[in-house]
Amino acid sequence: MDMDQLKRQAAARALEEVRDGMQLGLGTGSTAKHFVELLGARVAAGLNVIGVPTSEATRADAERCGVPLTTLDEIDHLDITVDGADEIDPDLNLIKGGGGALLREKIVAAASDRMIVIADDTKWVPTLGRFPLPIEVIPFGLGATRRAIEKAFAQCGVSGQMAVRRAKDGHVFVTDGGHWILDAQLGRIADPAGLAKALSVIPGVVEHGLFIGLASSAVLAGGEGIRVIERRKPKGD
Ligand SMILES: O=C(CO)[C@H](O)[C@H](O)COP(=O)(O)O
Repeated sequence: MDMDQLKRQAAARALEEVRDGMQLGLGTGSTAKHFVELLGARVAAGLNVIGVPTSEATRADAERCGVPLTTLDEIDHLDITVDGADEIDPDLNLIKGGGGALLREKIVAAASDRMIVIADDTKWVPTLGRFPLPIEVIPFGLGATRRAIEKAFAQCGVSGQMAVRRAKDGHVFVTDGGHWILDAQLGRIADPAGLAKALSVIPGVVEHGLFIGLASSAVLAGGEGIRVIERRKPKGD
């Protein structure tokens, strides 16, 4: 079975958790796109749900698939967010942002009662850090922000190359919020919660791709079937 089929299987398993009347966060990326497509088919068959997209790309997908949309200004909470991830560790801490939507993804996940992460099982890692950590930054004063990030890395016992993300055409990648992304090749993040805290207080850092204590469960699809892993600690811990 190819990777795309595995992603679709994980999305289909998450869809089983969706009930009529739910308010849903809609993630970004190739796996989340499968979820939006499958959800659209259920909506066409009569399911009544409403979604908040985590990116302009997902908004376009949801509109194409006929999923009704709203915003976090119009509703006060979400029942479930279903989103992909770039890495998932055994505590269900995540690296996200490979698709550049980490800021809206984190806002939407934090507003949700539950976050279900869907992925093929190559995303499961013993320790986060093999995937470059995305850090969304304001372009103004980038040199100062970079130096502060490097200092935070040193304090947290990590180091590695950091580069401004570029789009395929070579131009700087600009997020939906108009910001830039630094991708940091850290290799191994021994204390993701500590690093998340250290990055969050740096002026110029808008958000980072460490999702700590946000995921409630992970649905991992692999050659041997689907594994659902529930988070042991309560949300937010
Ligand atoms: O965080 C993300 C986008 O910002 C995605 O969820 C993450 O990159 C996984 O994407 P894919 O499902 O395509 O592997």
